[in-house]
Amino acid sequence: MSVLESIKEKAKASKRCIVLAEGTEKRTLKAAESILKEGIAELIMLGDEDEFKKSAPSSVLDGVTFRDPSNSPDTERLAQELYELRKNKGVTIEKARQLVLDPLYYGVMLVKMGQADGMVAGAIHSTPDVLRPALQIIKTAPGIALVSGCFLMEVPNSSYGHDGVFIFADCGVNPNPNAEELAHIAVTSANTFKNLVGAEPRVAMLSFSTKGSAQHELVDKVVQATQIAKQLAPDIALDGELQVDAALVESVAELKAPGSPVGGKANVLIFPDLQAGNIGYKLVERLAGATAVGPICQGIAKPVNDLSRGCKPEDIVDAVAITAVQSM
Ligand SMILES: CC(C)(COP(=O)(O)OP(=O)(O)OC[C@H]1O[C@@H](n2cnc3c(N)ncnc32)[C@H](O)[C@@H]1OP(=O)(O)O)[C@@H](O)C(=O)NCCC(=O)NCCS
Ligand SMILES: CC(=O)OP(=O)(O)O
Repeated sequence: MSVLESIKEKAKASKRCIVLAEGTEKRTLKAAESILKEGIAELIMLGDEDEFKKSAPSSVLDGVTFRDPSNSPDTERLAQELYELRKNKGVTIEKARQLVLDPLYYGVMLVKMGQADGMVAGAIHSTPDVLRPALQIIKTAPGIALVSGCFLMEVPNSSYGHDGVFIFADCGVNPNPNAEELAHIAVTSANTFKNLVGAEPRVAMLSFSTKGSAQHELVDKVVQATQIAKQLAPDIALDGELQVDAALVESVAELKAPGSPVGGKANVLIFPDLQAGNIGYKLVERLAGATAVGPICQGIAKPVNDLSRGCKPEDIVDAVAITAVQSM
């Protein structure tokens, strides 16, 4: 059974309630049909009611809870709650009433208030628009300072990583993490790998240099992040700085990084910044035909996960299953 199949099985066994904030979007409706058919989660779908009645297939119309934030009995109560949560940030009650009409804010409020276990959106909204309400309202998990975005990658017919399965990070949130932030991203990503894949993470801190082969301030950041991450989590197999070929390929690792504990067998790839991470995951998805699920938010107090606007319905199904498992 593949890693994603086993995640779906776990989700089915727990029947969590997940909000799909883009409830009238075509790929989301298709995904909802599969989620209901396979019993992966219960769904609350948000959007314009007329639009939903027009576009939802009958199985979805009958099988989900639908809410239109502009016409829902709990909108005013959620606005009051949002006001209480954000008044110290200058949000007035009028502003809170306006914000909850946006399904992305309304959906995050449902999760915050415990009426849903998690939320997925991003098929038509950009990442900043999806993540801002979650970061403002749900905030980081206890003991975590930084939320980051990883992808669960399943590369077909690959023996690299964990039989082709990887976590890539940060591909979604922090544009230019400093060394300390990069170290935190590495440690959180190792935990995400352990929780979702159920195997031991081997973390590579990626660069254009391997063990001093190039000198540059960009490399220095990765070297420093590696030191900090080792101090933060001495039990994790983690090494850097490594080029991606040294991280993945045994023979290259023997040449460039002999003795490295993760060289040639890394399954968690930490990119030095968001440009590299976002480009990297899309290259592997498009050129290697990998399944790429995410950005999965790590370090957030309750699961809210993003999608790429280029996603397929199956990616939304996978993201819902992962969201359900994260909420356990
Ligand atoms: C994530 C992102 C939207 C947050 O930045 P922003 O919109 O400017 O938001 P702000 O800086 O105003 O922060 C809003 C809140 O989120 C918090 N926050 C922002 N980034 C955070 C992070 N990485 N971890 C934890 N909290 C964070 C802030 O502390 C702030 O909290 P507060 O309002 O309670 O004080 C921004 O970093 C971003 O646009 N990242 C790139 C996303 C992207 O385009 N990805 C590529 C495609 S996947
Ligand atoms: C994750 C990501 O890159 O999202 P989008 O393609 O929507 O910008």
